[in-house]
Amino acid sequence: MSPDLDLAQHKAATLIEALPWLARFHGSTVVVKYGGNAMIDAKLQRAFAEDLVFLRYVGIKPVVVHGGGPQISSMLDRLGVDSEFRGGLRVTTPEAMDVVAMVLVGQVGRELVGLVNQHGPFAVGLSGEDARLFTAVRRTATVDGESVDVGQVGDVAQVDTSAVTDLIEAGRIPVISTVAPDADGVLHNLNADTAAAALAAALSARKLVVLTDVAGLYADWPDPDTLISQLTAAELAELLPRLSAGMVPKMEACLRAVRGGVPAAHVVDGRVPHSLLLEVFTSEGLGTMVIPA
Ligand SMILES: Nc1ncnc2c1ncn2[C@@H]1O[C@H](COP(=O)(O)OP(=O)(O)O)[C@@H](O)[C@H]1O
Ligand SMILES: CC(=O)N[C@@H](CCC(=O)OP(=O)(O)O)C(=O)O
Repeated sequence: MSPDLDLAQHKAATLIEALPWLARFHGSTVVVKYGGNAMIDAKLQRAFAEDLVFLRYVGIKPVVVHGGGPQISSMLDRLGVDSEFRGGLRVTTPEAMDVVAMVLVGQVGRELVGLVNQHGPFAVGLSGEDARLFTAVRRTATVDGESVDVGQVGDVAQVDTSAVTDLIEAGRIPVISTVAPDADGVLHNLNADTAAAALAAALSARKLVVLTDVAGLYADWPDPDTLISQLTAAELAELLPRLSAGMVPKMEACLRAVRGGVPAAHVVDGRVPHSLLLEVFTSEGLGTMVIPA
């Protein structure tokens, strides 16, 4: 075979490998938590936007919930507003809340919407306030087994999916920023992993895919030989108390999604270009998968 034909055969094999996954996931909703390096590096950002558009064209319905912790921290620094994390959650004063909302809704969400829409009129940005998508309830953080007040930080008390399903039905890709009012209308800062999990469960999504800046969940971090490729919700629940800060909201989110009826939650490496496509369309999968049992 000539080298050209060889290459063509290789390309065909790659496309054909996707066939069973295309058949399985056609028409399904996939909630993607966008965060980590995939969100900071320009090349990875463009690759992520391409993946979303690819999914949309093959009949999968992506919904994006984005993070932005590093961008919020850098704006708080520039504005001279103090901020610290406790138990993986940002202590959010009313002053910090203004900055969180400004950065997530006005900057990070807009940038992703712009990147996706270079490919067509797909992405529409929403925040938790829009059409009552999320109602927050104030929560505390857990530090050394104690409950600690972290200000205007919320958990998701209620989800009204109608704005998201309207957009999906219109062929759009919802891009969601995670600030939300409580029952009294006071705006709260939601951890994006937590919000993605609540939304995946409320939408009865087929998958939750969480992009981060590490290959997946390590049983014994940072020992590279302890990457976990698959675990059940019960195994994860047992491991959770031993995990350190950054991974806690992420793995709690996977557990919440799976216990909420989502058949699989994945933590994948956002440093790998096209990690979302590779997760959905290849047999090996990527990172760590949490399944119900
Ligand atoms: N058991 C673990 N497995 C993997 N990563 C871990 C673990 N424990 C702590 N980490 C840290 O958690 C980080 C991911 O959390 P975080 O930085 O909050 O992610 P993101 O910005 O994607 O939301 C990893 O880069 C790693 O440094
Ligand atoms: C309560 C809380 O900590 N909220 C997060 C919201 C953004 C987020 O979750 O961003 P990442 O996914 O990039 O970490 C924050 O203020 O940083």
